[in-house]
Amino acid sequence: MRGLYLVTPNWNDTDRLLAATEAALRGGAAMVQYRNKEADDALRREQGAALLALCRRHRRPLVINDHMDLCLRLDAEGVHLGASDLALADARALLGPGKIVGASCYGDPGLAQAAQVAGATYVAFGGFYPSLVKKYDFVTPPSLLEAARTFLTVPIVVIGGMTPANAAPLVARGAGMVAAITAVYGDPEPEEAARRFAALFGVAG
Ligand SMILES: Cc1ncc(COP(=O)(O)OP(=O)(O)O)c(N)n1
Ligand SMILES: Cc1ncsc1CCOP(=O)(O)O
Ligand SMILES: [Mg+2]
Repeated sequence: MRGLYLVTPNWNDTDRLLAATEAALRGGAAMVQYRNKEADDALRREQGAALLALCRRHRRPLVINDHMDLCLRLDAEGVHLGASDLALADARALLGPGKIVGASCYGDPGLAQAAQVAGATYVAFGGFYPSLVKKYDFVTPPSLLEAARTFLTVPIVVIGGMTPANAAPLVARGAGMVAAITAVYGDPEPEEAARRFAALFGVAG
């Protein structure tokens, strides 16, 4: 688990979503999360299935945000869960040992420790920087990463306002993956945007 972790925007135009996601995969995105907070059930199923087919063609894992039911229905590679979602231990029990269970830990090392014990595949910290997508009361300080690395064995994902420039010091401090929405989907050339993130990890897209 290393590289750009692409998270999808709230786009209801599936063709547009697929085109930009495919461009970012060509640019070297390592993993994709389907996150559309505005879709209804039918659209979520349609977009989830289409993204899974796309990711399989590119041999990249697809993780579903929030919706365990959709993950099970599609047999996607895993789920990402936050504090108000399904409990991590329940998710691990439902999915079994082979699937990805990602955990939001905000700026809280205690949550990360508990997530690791509950069977999380990776822990995500953030938001680190101002985001156009999500507002947070608490800004995660980069110094948290050094502290977290002392007890974490699972990979660390960083999220929130990521750009290749501001993510670089977080990668230097131990982040294994950088999760981004706007810096890729908001760029007129998502392939090039993804390539700039991939370069942080020495990956050529
Ligand atoms: C990689 C990654 N990190 C954090 C989040 C945020 O999850 P959550 O706190 O559950 O908030 P929503 O994304 O559901 O609004 C994430 N999705 N992915
Ligand atoms: C889902 C989520 N969780 C914390 S920040 C964030 C949004 C990330 O989007 P962007 O990369 O555009 O800031
Ligand atoms: Mg959530």
